[in-house]
Amino acid sequence: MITFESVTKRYPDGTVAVDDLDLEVPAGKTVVLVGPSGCGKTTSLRMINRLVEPSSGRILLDGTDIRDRNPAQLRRGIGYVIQQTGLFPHRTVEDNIATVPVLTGLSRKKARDRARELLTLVGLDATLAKRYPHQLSGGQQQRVGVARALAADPPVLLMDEPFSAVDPVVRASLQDQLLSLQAELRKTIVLVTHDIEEAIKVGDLVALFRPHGKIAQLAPPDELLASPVDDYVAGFVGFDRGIRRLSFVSTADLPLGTGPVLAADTTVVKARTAGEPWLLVTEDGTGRPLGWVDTARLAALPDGGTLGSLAPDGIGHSFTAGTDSLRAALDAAVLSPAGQAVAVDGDGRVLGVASFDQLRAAIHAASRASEGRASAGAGQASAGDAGGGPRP
Ligand SMILES: Nc1ncnc2c1ncn2[C@@H]1O[C@H](COP(=O)(O)OP(=O)(O)OP(=O)(O)O)[C@@H](O)[C@H]1O
Repeated sequence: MITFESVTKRYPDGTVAVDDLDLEVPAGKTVVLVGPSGCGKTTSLRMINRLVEPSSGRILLDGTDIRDRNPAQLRRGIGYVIQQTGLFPHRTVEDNIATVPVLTGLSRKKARDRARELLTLVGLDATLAKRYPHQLSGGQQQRVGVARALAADPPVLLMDEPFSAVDPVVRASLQDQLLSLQAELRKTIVLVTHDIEEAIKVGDLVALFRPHGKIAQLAPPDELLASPVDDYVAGFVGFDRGIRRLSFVSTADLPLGTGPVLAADTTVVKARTAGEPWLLVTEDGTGRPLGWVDTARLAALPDGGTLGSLAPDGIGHSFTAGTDSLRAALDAAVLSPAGQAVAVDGDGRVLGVASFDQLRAAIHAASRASEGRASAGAGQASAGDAGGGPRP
């Protein structure tokens, strides 16, 4: 755990970059520092590995004041990833990654073996090991930067705008990579970004800074979206936060109807009795969705015909109940010709459908639950709340 206790940083020219900061970064969690340019994010981060020294207050790492630690030794337990990667241009990828393990006494051979393992861990092909940094794309260089920071297996990782130098597609994939790495490694991560979407995606907790180094709100992402403490936070979090926070709400308890779900071998005469405006036709045997049929089309068909003889309308997309979020379910309903979201299980078999009314009820229930959580916590985040939500 990293603890800031009343930490202030005043630079020699009088600039107060961080003002009386109290912050707890729970062990094994990702805390994102986000805010406008110049609000003190980088200064706060660099005080953790003593690249910047506080003017007052103290920072504890697992209960020990970091001033009592030798800076070089402290930094060996703290991986550091920066936007410009900081890779050594004249060293190969594997030697870049192996730098710290060699410094700490590992043989060059073992350190290179470890470097290759780490390349795979960060999603790169081990054949890149012999290349030089300039022979890699920007996204690949960033991944090497992460691999290098992980090389000595530090419990703490500091990341300063680690993904901002790459295009949005690469950036999204680096963020996904970080999430899966973190699910496996459970490092204590402090990540700085100016991008609120990135903060919401990768943070267990988000610390949103005001200008001049004060935290406006510290909360799990869904709470930040649902209950911003003031207009500054609401403005920074941005438009459509109501929809965006549905990414954090599970569909596990969403009620599903099965009335309109009929197999392709259902006869037309039976289908007419369903009393539904739209029918979801499923594949015989597999139970997978084939598409929606407007019931009005049944009038023109012989009684003995089957639903499978009709070319159905597409379903847009389905959602996996319990795995996908309420946002995905809502999107599925919006795209469906029937205005109903098709829920499937992990094998793609239809479990039922959710109407707009059912979705609206679930959204209201989620809002009430989150208001309850926010008022119980009075805006204070707890480590136990953080992380592990549904797939957006
Ligand atoms: N060495 C320095 N000397 C004087 N002022 C500094 C120094 N480093 C940073 N500052 C100032 O401290 C304030 C906070 O800077 P910091 O880099 O921590 O902000 P930031 O939130 O990370 O900004 P950005 O998103 O633009 O990187 C700014 O006003 C900056 O100009």
